[in-house]
Amino acid sequence: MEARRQEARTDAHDSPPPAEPRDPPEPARPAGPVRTAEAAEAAEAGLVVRDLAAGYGPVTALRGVSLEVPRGSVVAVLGGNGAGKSTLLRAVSGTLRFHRGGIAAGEVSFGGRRLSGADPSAVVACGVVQVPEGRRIFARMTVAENLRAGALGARGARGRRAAAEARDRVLTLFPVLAERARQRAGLLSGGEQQMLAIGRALMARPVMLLLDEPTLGLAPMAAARIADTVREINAQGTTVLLVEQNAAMALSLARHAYVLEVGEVALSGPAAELAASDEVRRRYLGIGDDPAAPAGGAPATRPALARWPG
Ligand SMILES: Nc1ncnc2c1ncn2[C@@H]1O[C@H](COP(=O)(O)OP(=O)(O)OP(=O)(O)O)[C@@H](O)[C@H]1O
Repeated sequence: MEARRQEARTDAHDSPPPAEPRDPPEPARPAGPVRTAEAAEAAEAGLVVRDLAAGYGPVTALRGVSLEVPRGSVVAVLGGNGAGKSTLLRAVSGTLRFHRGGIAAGEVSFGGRRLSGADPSAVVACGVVQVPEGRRIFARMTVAENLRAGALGARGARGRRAAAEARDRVLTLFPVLAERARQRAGLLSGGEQQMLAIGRALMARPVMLLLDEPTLGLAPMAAARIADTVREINAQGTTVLLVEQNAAMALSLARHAYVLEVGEVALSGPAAELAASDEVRRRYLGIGDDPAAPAGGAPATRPALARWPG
C-alpha cells in the first residue's frame, strides 16, 4: 500500500498519473495565514530558499544555499556538472526523497507557504511545477495523453473548461504538438519532446515553472526555440526558475542569476551585470584572454555557446 502511495506521489514529475483526478491536497506543513507585513512580503516574494542544506546519504550536495525568485520574474541558476543545480530543484519540488535524498537544514517557501517537507503533489497544488532534466515524457503514450496527464493534480478549480484553456495555451505555444497529437511521444525529436515536457507542465496551470536544463542536448535552433518559449511563458505571467549550464542563454533570459559551485552560491546578481562580468565571462561563458584556452575548466563546447543569439 505504501509503495502504491509513493508511486502516486511521484506522478507529478516522474511517472504516469493515476487514472482519476484528485482534489489537490494541502501542503504537508503549510504556513499559517498571512498576518504580518513580513508574511505579506514573503507572499509577494514568490519562491524563497533560506540556508538550504541537502544531499543524498553521506553526499552533501547543497550547503547553506539562499535565493529568491520574485513573482513574475525569470531567475537563472548556473553552474557546472555536480554543482547542485538539480538537487536544488528537487528540494523545491519535493522530489528529492525519490532520489534517496533529503533536506538537512533550511527552508523553502512559495508565496509565504512552506514547501520544505511537502510531497510533490502538494507542491504542484501550490502552483509550482517542475520540468525535470531529461524531459521524462511518457514515451509510450501519445502526445495528447501526455498533455492530459499534466492536467491531473492542477491547482484550483479543474474540469473540462480549465483543461481546454490550458491545452489551447500549450497548442498555441507549440503548434507541432497539435499536429502530432496521436503520435507516440517517444517518436518525437529531442526538441519536440522538450516542448511536450514543458507543455505537460503548463497543463497543470503553474504559477511557477522549475526548468531543469531545458536545452540540454538540443541543436542550436531547437535550443533557441525553447529559449523563445521560456520568454513567452514568462511574458504571459508565469514565474520561472531556470537551471542551465548554457550560461549565455540563461543570462539572456533572466533578470537575476545565481552561480552554484560545489553546492554553494559562489556569485549572484542581476543577470546583465553577471553577463558583463569578466570573471563570469571567463569562467562560465568560456570567453578568456586566450579564446583557445577558456579558464575554469569550461568544457570545449562553451566557446560556441557564447555566440548564443540575443
Ligand atoms: N541520487 C543521487 N545519489 C547520490 N548522489 C547524488 C545523486 N544525485 C546527485 N548526486 C550528487 O550530488 C551532487 C550534486 O548533483 P546535482 O545533480 O544536483 O548537480 P547538477 O549541478 O545538477 O549537475 P549536472 O549539471 O551534471 O546535472 C553531485 O556530487 C552528485 O554526484
